[in-house]
Amino acid sequence: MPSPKSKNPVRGGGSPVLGSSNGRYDFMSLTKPLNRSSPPHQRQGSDPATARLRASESPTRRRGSSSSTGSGQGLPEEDGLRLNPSFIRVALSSLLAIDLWMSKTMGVCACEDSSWGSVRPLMKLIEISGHGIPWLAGTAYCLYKSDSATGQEVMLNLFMGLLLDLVLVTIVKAVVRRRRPAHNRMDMFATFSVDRFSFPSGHATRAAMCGRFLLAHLVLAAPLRFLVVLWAALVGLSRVLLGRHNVTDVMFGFWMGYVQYNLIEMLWLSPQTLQGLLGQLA
Ligand SMILES: CC(C)=CCC/C(C)=C/COP(=O)(O)O
Repeated sequence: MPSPKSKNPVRGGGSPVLGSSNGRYDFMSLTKPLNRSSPPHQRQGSDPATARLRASESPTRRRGSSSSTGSGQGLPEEDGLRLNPSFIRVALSSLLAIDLWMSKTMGVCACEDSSWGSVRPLMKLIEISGHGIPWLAGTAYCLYKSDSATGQEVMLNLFMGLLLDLVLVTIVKAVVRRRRPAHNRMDMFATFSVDRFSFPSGHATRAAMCGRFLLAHLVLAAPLRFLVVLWAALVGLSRVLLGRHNVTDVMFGFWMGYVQYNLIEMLWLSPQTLQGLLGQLA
């Protein structure tokens, strides 16, 4: 049995850079923790040859001169730091590519002649059910028609929550300024300036926030509770199927709306508080 050493090309007098157990060459892991029990020259990552391999892997090194790798010196500290950001950048770019690919693939109702074009009218109906205007108008109407203090209190806080949602979504959209998917046909009704931006999905934030609100204050029967959750999920799904948003816009929107409900609970306005506020304004 030939010595493993004789089969492996050894570079720079260090331990073999390539491992070979069954005659197949494969790179020794550069990420394994140092094996303190083995003699220093066999430790991965600490010998000049492995350091050279790691240096040659470094994107910044590939572009630079090879002189530093010729000396077999270990990586200077800052090189290690430069590798981490490039790894993070690669990971984020990959996630973005997956996001765009999934969103494009799922945009099957983006227009009438899309693969699921016949479902588009139903998705548009779901889109309207999650629009800010019907929710604001409906809540204001219920607040006006309510004849109990509790009902008025609940409707008032839902109305304030809807306004809070609009403000926060507008701010985030205006800051992030992510364009909507290229396959989107911007035929939504009653949009305003920042609605040309995609991140986050205002429908998703509203669906999550109102869904939690309804479950906490207005809907008790189990079948109805299930329908509320189903409605919220369909609103989010419709955003991607219609091509209005990328998947990450909707996922972040759900999270943001879920958290917004916590804000509503924290800032809950009782009728007394509101009367006091209105009294001060008068
Ligand atoms: C005009 C009012 C009161 C609300 C705007 C509602 C709207 C068009 C939000 C955008 O939702 P997406 O970000 O999900 O497309």
